[in-house]
Amino acid sequence: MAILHVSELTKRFGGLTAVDSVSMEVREGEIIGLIGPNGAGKTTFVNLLTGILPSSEGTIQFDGRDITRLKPHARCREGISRTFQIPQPFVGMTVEDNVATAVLFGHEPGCTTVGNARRRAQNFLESVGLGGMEGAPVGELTTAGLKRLELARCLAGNAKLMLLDEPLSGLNHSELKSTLSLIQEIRDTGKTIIFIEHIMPAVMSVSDRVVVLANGAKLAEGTPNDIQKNPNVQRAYLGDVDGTVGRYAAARRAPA
Ligand SMILES: Nc1ncnc2c1ncn2[C@@H]1O[C@H](COP(=O)(O)OP(=O)(O)OP(=O)(O)O)[C@@H](O)[C@H]1O
Repeated sequence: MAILHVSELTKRFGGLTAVDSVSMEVREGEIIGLIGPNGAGKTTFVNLLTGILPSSEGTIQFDGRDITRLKPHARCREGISRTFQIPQPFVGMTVEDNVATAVLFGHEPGCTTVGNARRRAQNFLESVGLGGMEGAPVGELTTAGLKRLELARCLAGNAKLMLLDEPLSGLNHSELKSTLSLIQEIRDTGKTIIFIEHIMPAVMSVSDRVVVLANGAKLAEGTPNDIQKNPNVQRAYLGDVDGTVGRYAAARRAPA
């Protein structure tokens, strides 16, 4: 069953169309890899889904409801949460209180007091591998720790759909492997995940389907295997082998 149905979603910034009539469906429990060259419109697309940016055109249906005009906090309460490419913790707070805040805001069932929100936060921290760090100030976390904290806060919002913006950037090889396993474990608990990432082997290894954006528009959609063989996708990233370059690459080519 589709939990997310996006129809002809468009975002214009003045004369620039950052997201250009993108339509897609996401089924419950899927991991969707959202890829595309720099500037393709991936983050803008996620910002439209969360409501941080209003769309210029198009509709978004989530869990059977039209949420196109809902504010970000209302979409969060509906079960859409996200992580940020550059982690955005509350810097003056402990690791546990960062997550407890999300527990309270997300109306986790049975968590109406600070005390039980903290206890629930401990469970989320445990589940992302940050058990034992509850009392630490967030400033003590490494990059990998901050990325895991983002995941814990995302989970704590009572999320059904998690939008992960480059959760692997800045991680070393072993951190990357363990974070990928964690993302799969999270999906196995019933969450639906849209996952923006530039590290291709990682996206291809965990995604059920991959959606490719280029110049704001949807260029391709399919299984990881199909996408890797798709000549239009290869051209969008690399240009043509005869020396001419793809539309995207041409636009980005440095002037002579
Ligand atoms: N607030 C904004 N105002 C004007 N232009 C914007 C704004 N946000 C994004 N853009 C432009 O929209 C286009 C898409 O940007 P976006 O950040 O969504 O791409 P992306 O695919 O996420 O790129 P990256 O992989 O580099 O993060 C870019 O040309 C960008 O400069």
